Amino acid sequence: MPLPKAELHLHIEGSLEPELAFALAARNGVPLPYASTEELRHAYSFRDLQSFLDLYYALTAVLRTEDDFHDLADAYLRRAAAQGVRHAEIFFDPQAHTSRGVPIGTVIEGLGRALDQAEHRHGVTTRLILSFLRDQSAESALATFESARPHLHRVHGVGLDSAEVGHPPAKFREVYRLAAEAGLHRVAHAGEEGPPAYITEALDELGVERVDHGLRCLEDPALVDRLAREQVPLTVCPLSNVRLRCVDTLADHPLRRMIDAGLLVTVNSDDPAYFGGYADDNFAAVREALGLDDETLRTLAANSFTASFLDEETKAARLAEVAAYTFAD
Ligand code: HPA
Ligand SMILES: [Zn+2]
Repeated sequence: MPLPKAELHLHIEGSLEPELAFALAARNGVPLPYASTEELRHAYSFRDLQSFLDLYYALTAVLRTEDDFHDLADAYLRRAAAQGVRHAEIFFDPQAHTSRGVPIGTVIEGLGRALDQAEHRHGVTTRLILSFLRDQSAESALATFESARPHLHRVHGVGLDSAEVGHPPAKFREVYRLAAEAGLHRVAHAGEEGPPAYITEALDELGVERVDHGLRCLEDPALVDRLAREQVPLTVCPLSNVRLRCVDTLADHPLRRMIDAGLLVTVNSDDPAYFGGYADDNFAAVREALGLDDETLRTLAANSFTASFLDEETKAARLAEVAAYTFAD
């Protein structure tokens, strides 16, 4: 049995495996510019975040109906459960779908139906985080939020993703203010490709409770001190960082330095269908590449529940499971 963990940084569209992409393309009569799943997998070689996002958005074309979104989320939850994930906080990008004419209700209700069944079917509790595309306008984010209002009972938080450089967090101050007013949690991608100043801005201007990625905080010792002091969770995604060339190799990954600096780091998969692994694959990869011992892995798993938006009672129960876990030799 894998180490129990929470996954806090997962884009549901990034869990679209080539086999499901082809099945949905056939179901919906959507042409794909690839002859086979092997040919599609060959396209998974990225120079940077943008080259990945181009393919990620192109493949969303196969997602059209409520059932498609349901099937996508159910497939992710099944795989996650097999990797020890007991709780998943799942990003979705409504603008990637509404821009293609798919109503936001189709997206949220389809995902929501899979999430409703997740605890019973897969033993995984869930939260849904609506993410704004930062390379689109502040007005588009506001319109997206307004159109989501009838479905907000299914949404626990808001996030910010897509191309980071040139799109500082402060651009989204107003929509984050409205989200806070609606009682939603707030997180944002910052410091993946963007500068450490974006991390500070996300904290101070958007009021985020967690920072997604946050790697580049290491360039600013005063910021590291602050993140450590305030125990701001950072949702680190090791395999993603290598595939998107934020770090050269896994052996160069700063995860251990981040732990040693007293940061509340968690390990996550980001876009597992594209980056070569789900949650436990990321744990195994850093254990191997960085020589992490069992107690460090246990700390990372405990951090994932501590940093989650679970209620305190469930959080305590999951932390007890982590503490009682016996590692196989
Ligand atoms: O890793 C990512 N970074 C930014 N935006 C994203 N959207 C999906 N994955 C990512
Ligand atoms: Zn991400």
